[in-house]
Amino acid sequence: MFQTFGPEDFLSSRCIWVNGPVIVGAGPSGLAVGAGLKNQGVPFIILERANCIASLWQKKTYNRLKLHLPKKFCQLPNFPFPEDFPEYPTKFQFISYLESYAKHFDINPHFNETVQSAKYDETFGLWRVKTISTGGPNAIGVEYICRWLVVATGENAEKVAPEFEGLQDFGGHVTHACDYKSGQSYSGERVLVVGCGNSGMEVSLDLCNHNANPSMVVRSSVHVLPREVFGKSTFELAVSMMKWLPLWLVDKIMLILAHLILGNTEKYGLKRPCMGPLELKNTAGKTPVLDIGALDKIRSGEIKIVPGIKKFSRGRVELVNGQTLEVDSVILATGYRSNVPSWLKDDELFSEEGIPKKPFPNGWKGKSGVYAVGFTRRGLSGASSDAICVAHDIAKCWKEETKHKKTSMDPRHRRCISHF
Ligand SMILES: Cc1cc2nc3c(=O)[nH]c(=O)nc-3n(C[C@H](O)[C@H](O)[C@H](O)COP(=O)(O)OP(=O)(O)OC[C@H]3O[C@@H](n4cnc5c(N)ncnc54)[C@H](O)[C@@H]3O)c2cc1C
Ligand SMILES: NC(=O)C1=CN([C@@H]2O[C@H](COP(=O)(O)OP(=O)(O)OC[C@H]3O[C@@H](n4cnc5c(N)ncnc54)[C@H](OP(=O)(O)O)[C@@H]3O)[C@@H](O)[C@H]2O)C=CC1
Ligand SMILES: O=C(O)C(=O)Cc1c[nH]c2ccccc12
Repeated sequence: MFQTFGPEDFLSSRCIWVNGPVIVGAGPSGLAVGAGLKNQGVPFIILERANCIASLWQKKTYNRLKLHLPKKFCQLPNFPFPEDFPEYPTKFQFISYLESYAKHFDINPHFNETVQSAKYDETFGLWRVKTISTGGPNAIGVEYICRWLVVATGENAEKVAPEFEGLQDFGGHVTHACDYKSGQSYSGERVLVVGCGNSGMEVSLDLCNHNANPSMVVRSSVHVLPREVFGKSTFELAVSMMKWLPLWLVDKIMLILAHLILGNTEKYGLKRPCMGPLELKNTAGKTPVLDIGALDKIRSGEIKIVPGIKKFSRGRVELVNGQTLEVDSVILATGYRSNVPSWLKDDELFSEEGIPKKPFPNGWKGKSGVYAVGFTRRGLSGASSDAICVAHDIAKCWKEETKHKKTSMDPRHRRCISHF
């Protein structure tokens, strides 16, 4: 059962009433909702565990990263990219755009505040959001009370680092792709890159460009598509075709084009999944690789493809086919996961994996004033689409309830101390 709370809880010095929604996360999704609310005159606060906006982009990505979808699919609502941005902006350009976005809409998140729990109190019809400060020497807890809660913590909130037998005895440097900046410090090393998603492919490519020797683990299968087909973005082409053709047919066409342009990638050890690339993205959330040069390095043998890992030992890895490799370092490009189940007390909107149960475009709204933004498995364009719906819906309710409150003084509003 939900724990209830009385007036004494609201009166505690760490309890803050928010007149409007609390948004959790100051990434592109949280900023886009904030911008939409600003435009409609709705007050809100954003709570962010890091000390900056867009921490995924600022702190957990490598230097050579560029957006791999054309810019028109990556800009947030109501504020276009600068005209001089290239078709595929660099991560530094994207971060600078997000900084301008926050400035333009005058969005000022509360930094270094990690949300530890959020619970709905049915008696009062309010959300109770507890945070812990992460910046200073002392951990200070604050509790926010609000009518609406926007979950914008992302599909990539925590790294996935699987356990491997013997890894503790390996002795070399082991890191996750989220801590990899460049291949410079790996020059001359034999590096095992575990995972062949976009991170594994691009880290392997970057390692080659810094004279390291990567071996990339492909334990199952992967769809590799060219980033462009005859000079036009593959993604854009797929989006255009989806307007007229069923998904399975677009997938078939994608695979024929990929075969024409890239050849048979299976002969390099890159087995293709049975399901088509878009269907797999939609059903399992597995993003196809959009190739920006790794495939050439695989063809030339500069990136070696190896099968799954059996176990590690000192300076070595044993693979499932019995082969043993000597390696100096390991980079886990094994992906990310949502952290929503660790803090949101909800069994309606989100699944156990921390993504909305209802598929796109119906996963943005829950009961009791909870919303999800940026969990559509559709990257930045999905985040924008959610953000527009959420900001509009909250503004509508906020205006109605604020008007109503002025006349009726709902008891739940009277019980709280307003700090805003
Ligand atoms: C390497 C990489 C490249 C990508 N490239 C593209 C691309 O080119 N195009 C595209 O469309 N998509 C891309 N994506 C997908 C990416 O998820 C989106 O671009 C975008 O960052 C999603 O925004 P978001 O705000 O939903 O999540 P995030 O950017 O992850 O932001 C969530 C924020 O919530 C904060 N947070 C998490 N938990 C808490 C908590 N408990 N309390 C307080 N704050 C919390 C985090 O610190 C973070 O700042 C890429 C992803 C990765 C990992
Ligand atoms: N330029 C860009 O825009 C970039 C975008 N991204 C995006 O970021 C998101 C995350 O991508 P990414 O970090 O690549 O994560 P992904 O989840 O896409 O890929 C994880 C990879 O790790 C493998 N893996 C997981 N566990 C193990 C294990 N125990 N042993 C061996 N292999 C394992 C998976 O294999 P299996 O399939 O068998 O489970 C898969 O190949 C994606 O949406 C991606 O598109 C990432 C980098 C660059
Ligand atoms: O790069 C990512 O993580 C994305 O989610 C972008 C994206 C959304 N839909 C896609 C379909 C194919 C390739 C990339 C994406």
